[in-house]
Amino acid sequence: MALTWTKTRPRTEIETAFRLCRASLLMVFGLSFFLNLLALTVPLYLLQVYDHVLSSHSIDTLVMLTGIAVVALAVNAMLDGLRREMLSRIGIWLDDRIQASVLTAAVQAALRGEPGSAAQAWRDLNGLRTFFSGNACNALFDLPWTPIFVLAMILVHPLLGILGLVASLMLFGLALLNEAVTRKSVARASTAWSNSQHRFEALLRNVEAISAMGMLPGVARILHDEQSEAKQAQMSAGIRAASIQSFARFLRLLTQVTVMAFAAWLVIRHDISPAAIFASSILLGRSLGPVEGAIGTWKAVTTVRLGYARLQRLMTAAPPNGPGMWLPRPKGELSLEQVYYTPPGADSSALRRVTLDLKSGEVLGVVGPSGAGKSTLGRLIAGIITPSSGHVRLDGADMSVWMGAGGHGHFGYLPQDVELFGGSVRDNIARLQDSPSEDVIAAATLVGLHETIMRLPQGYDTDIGEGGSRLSGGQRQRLGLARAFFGDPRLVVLDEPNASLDQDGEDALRQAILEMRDRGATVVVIAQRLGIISISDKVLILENGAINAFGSRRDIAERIRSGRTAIKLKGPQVIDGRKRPVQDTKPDPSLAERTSGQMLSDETKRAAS
Ligand SMILES: Nc1ncnc2c1ncn2[C@@H]1O[C@H](COP(=O)(O)OP(=O)(O)OP(=O)(O)O)[C@@H](O)[C@H]1O
Repeated sequence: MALTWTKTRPRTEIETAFRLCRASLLMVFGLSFFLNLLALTVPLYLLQVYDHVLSSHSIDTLVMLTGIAVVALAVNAMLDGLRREMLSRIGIWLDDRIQASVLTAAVQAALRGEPGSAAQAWRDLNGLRTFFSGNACNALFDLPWTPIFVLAMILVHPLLGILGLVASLMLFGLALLNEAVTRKSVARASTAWSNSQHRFEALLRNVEAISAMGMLPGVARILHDEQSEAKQAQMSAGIRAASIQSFARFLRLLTQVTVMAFAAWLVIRHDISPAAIFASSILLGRSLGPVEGAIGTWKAVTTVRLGYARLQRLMTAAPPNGPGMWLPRPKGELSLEQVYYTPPGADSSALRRVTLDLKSGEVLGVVGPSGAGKSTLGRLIAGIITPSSGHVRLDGADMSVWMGAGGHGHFGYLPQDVELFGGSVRDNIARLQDSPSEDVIAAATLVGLHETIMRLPQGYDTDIGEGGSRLSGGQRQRLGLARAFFGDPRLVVLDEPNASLDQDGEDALRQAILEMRDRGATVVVIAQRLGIISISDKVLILENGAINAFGSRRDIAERIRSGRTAIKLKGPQVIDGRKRPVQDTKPDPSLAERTSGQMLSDETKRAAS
């Protein structure tokens, strides 16, 4: 017998969560049956009073019937409250259950270059939770039980029941029609609103440039243009839904009049009691209400369904990695083998055929012109992105293995934009984890930040504001450095760590890197300002995404000096450490063009001082 293997997609967390709350949803469904059954109380009471009290004039019967009706209505109200609470709890439980996975999937999406989808995921999660506590969800559970009222009408008189049934079916048809004709517009409006929201958030991050350079009218125009599509789609969906809703309302009232007319005719023929006119009118209202309401609440249902589909897509693209096996602390031997990287959606590779090795305790300086691929290389080494082909290995294991095993504590990374979080200094250094104070202070001391922090109003507990807005550029960078060095990592990637540092800061950084090297950590320093490279053991020159030169610092300095590399870096004596970065050379125009030029102008400034 031939064995065939079919590869099934693992269930996403959102699918699992919905499966797990199936039993609770079934309970709500069952509860809704009793709720709708108890909604028969008033019409039944009406019929009973007319048939048994008015004819017998029995006060006892009236009291008894009223007592039963009051109890039934009280139970009804209790069950209604219970249903609302259950649905709210299910919404909150779902949110709790999938929040971490949504966050992971959103971060993955942002890393894939889809920040809009990432931001939308958070809103969709919120939408899912609030849907369960809203009226639309309650109405949805009433919908399947409308036949109870049609059945009750049939019991009053078959003709009235048939009328109710036909009207219910017609209204249900209208609800489906409403969904069909508005679905596309609602989806288009939802996507356009989310894009516009994302654009607005992105613009808010640049308020200083907007305010200083009078860019507000331009910003307003961009937002207006982005929103116009959303508004059009929303209007088109709104107009169609409004026409259908108006027709549905007319149909309901028409049916109500027709049913009452027929009931009156049946009373005249002595087929039913006069109370049946009112009872059937109430029953008809109860049977048509949820169906008509569905037309109004369909937009909420469509929106939450679209949100579910988006979350499902995002989670399928970022399947959760189960907690990998614990791995011992790495030695820090780094190797890149034939690494290529093409950014998502880009036509050409940002990195090509990068192969290099670093022993533990070595410092690598990465230099090269702007756009050469230095930051991309840093992100690959830090395990943030994965190579399109080739391997980045630490101690022989792929970076994804370390990340899967929760090995983030072994790594430190300082991004080019420092990326701090609103919260205390302590939280930021400790990577938002509960860690011993000594470790936090050790990291701050290592980068020479401890004294500065102690001078802040609440020391390590000072709130630095969103993105570290209450700190200076240099303080932010040093805080980012302390975070990168926190926990004594084995591999540290620093992307332009000295870009905002003054001379003292740069000296402290140099000392910190040397200290980390002495502890056996492997450090990769990306730099535009070459001064920091003078402490590296090896130097990599990147140009146009490929290796221009790689070797020991002295070897590279020698090659530059003798003109054996195609790239002409100014000041090999800075690289080989024979000269401190403070030097009196004039900037080399060829390098100034190829790099941002900042390195040389800074060094020249220092030379002048
Ligand atoms: N997400 C992306 N999508 C498209 N292209 C990208 C993306 N990220 C990087 N690139 C491209 O890859 C190349 C390398 O970028 P990278 O940021 O690594 O350069 P760099 O050497 O760090 O430059 P700089 O010194 O100016 O920071 C650039 O041409 C850039 O346009």
